[in-house]
Amino acid sequence: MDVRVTHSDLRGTARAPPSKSYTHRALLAAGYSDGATVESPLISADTRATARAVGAFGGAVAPADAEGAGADAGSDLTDADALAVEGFAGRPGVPDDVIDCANSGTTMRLVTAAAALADGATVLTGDESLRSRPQGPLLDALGDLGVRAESTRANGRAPLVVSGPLAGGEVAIPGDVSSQYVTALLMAGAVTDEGIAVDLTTPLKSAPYVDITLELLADFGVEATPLDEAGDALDGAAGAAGFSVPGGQTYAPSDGTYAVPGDFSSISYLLGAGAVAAEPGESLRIEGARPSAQGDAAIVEIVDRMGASVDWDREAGEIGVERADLTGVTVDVGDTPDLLPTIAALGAVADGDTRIENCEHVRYKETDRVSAMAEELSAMGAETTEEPDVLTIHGDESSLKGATVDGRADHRIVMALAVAALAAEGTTTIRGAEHVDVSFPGFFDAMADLGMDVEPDGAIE
Ligand SMILES: O=C(O)C1=C[C@@H](OP(=O)(O)O)[C@@H](O)[C@H](O)C1
Ligand SMILES: C=C(OP(=O)(O)O)C(=O)O
Repeated sequence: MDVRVTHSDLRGTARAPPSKSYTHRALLAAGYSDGATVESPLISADTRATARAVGAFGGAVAPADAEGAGADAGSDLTDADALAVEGFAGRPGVPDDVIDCANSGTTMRLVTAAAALADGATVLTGDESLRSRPQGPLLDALGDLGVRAESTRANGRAPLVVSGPLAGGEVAIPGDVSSQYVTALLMAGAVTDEGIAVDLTTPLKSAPYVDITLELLADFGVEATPLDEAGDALDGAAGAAGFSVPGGQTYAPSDGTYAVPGDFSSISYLLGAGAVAAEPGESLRIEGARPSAQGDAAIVEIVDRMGASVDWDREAGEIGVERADLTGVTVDVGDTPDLLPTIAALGAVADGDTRIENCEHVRYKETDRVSAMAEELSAMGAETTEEPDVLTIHGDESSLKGATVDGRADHRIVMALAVAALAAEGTTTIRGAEHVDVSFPGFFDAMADLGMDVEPDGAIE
């Protein structure tokens, strides 16, 4: 469905939704355990897909206050302050049915490696977007580890068939397609007999997402180590030449619970909206912004560098942002691919060039987000230059005009275009607004509460 967003001023306080990346990992880690409670989870279309997979392997996910979790509870989870996860104790069962990962790349990658542990075949599929995304390097790595892992169409894309069991071993994989392959191998490797040693054949992109994994694994009592060229331990995933995870480990969070922090990719839209549309002289406030391993917290520094006045109280987890005349900046998104749509939208409002570098891997997401932002912002009157690895927005707020734009069935494109629409002259119609359900289901409600003039063209889920 479409929404119509009209140039408006914002005021007040918004709360960041819980982190999608941490929620996926926490649900699966709880699945690998004997059972655990996940507090303040993100319940969205993508995390429901991971909950369904935990159910398919013989675990169960249900609101913590509900009686009798059903094995397929993941499909109809609605809001809950906490989820009770029954685990499958490190040994996924063979699913009764195909696992539908819907739109979620994280689910497909993490669940493919989990499926390799089962003593039988698992079939994974997803929506049209997910069935176009690259899975080949992970399938090859699992194949090298002795698992049958195939694309049904032999094109490195889902549907996938994976038949375990996986004992562990040493494997090489590229680091420049998706960090999710490494996360998947580390999470599954911990419960193999032999453990897994991962050797990166190219430098790792999106490295902070592996740091999120390492942080969460440590919180579940699981050890995994980034390694340098010489095989010595590093502090974090940045610059790692490989990783090692010993086998035979047990997932168990201390006191049986794990609490999910707020989501900085989602915060980027709230912060961006404040930077371009907060009522002059007022500060827009964002709660739920406690520091964690999320690389996307870089949005605070980027918005500040563009000229907005930003104040982050890390201990309170609160950010205040005031609107300003923004200027273009150069940003390397090698570590922070999900910020590209937000930065591009801000670049269209800023004065001068915003150069978004090192962005080739941003083309492998729900859609090719480099082209999508270049084309949709152009439709709103912005000048853009697209190169394989660089997107430049030649910004000029006065040239941004309301238009009909396509959210490309991609949650981040929809939300970034909504930020641009706030600053554009007139009204912008955004197609496919319902896709925010993937990571920030209450996005348009939160924006309307802040004063965004937004009219749904039909009900927003
Ligand atoms: O592991 C994760 O939670 C994610 C890793 C990143 O993907 P890539 O590693 O494929 O770049 C990111 O874009 C995605 O939204 C979430
Ligand atoms: C790319 C994303 O997620 P995933 O890879 O899980 O589909 C995203 O949320 O922007």
